[in-house]
Amino acid sequence: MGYAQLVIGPAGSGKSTYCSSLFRHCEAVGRSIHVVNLDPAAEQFDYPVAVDIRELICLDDVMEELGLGPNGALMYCMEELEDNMDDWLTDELDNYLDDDYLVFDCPGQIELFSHVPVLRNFVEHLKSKNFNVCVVYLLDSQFITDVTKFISGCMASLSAMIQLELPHVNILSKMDLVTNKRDIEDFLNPQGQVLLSELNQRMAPHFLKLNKALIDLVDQYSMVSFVPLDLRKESSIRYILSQIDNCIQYGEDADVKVKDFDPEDIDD
Ligand SMILES: Nc1nc2c(ncn2[C@@H]2O[C@H](COP(=O)(O)OP(=O)(O)OP(=O)(O)O)[C@@H](O)[C@H]2O)c(=O)[nH]1
Ligand SMILES: [Mg+2]
Repeated sequence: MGYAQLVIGPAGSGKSTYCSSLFRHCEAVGRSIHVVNLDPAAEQFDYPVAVDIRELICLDDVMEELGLGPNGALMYCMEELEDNMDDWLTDELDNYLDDDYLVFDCPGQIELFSHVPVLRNFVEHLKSKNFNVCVVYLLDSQFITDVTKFISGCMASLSAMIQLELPHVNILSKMDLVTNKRDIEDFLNPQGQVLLSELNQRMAPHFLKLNKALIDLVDQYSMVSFVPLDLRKESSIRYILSQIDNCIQYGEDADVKVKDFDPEDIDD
């Protein structure tokens, strides 16, 4: 059994920074993780890149050779990844052993996790290779300045949940930049009634019914809640990692192994 985090979220939400902080944290506590770059447009990395999509295909080449713009070229690259799952990707993943833990740093184009099938097929491939996969969805706390933006962030996260059908951990990133924590508290454990009255105040009266339906979706079904991430604090990274490990049953298998381990079995 392998373990994997699929790190997604809008452009600039802090995915690559999260991956490198997670890598450093794990290194410090003596835990092994491997970060995979799935962004064909990425140029710089603060983490050692275990597998790199740019070895398969590079964005600049596609833009130049096919005359595509950056977003079209990215979609082309991701389709190329999809077409090469059974050869290139399988070969790369074969380098990782049963218990390995991979973290996939994805591009930020929202269509990748809202409606095109590439990531969904990628996830199916990982599952077929016996990986337990979890989505880590990052939303930039800087954009959550009012209820309308929060709802829009929730809907994007929800579309990823529905599209990918995986255990899902939502993170509110860049908490070090939030000066007044009160502003954000409402959104960490959203209270339906509070959000609804704020939303109604902001929107024209003919949206009342829609507002109620949206808030019901977020509130009643508890589908969307966010965990704050402050990269300055080791405890914050540790907490988030424990939540994710829980989702993919990472520690549980290890426990079984420890329990099953019988020192008498070693013959030397
Ligand atoms: N202050 C602060 N800045 C951050 C944090 N995380 C990321 N940033 C900054 O936000 C910008 C975007 O961060 P990235 O990690 O590149 O974001 P990304 O989601 O990988 O971006 P794309 O791959 O382009 O979609 C960079 O300038 C980072 O330095 C954080 O926790 N705190
Ligand atoms: Mg990135």
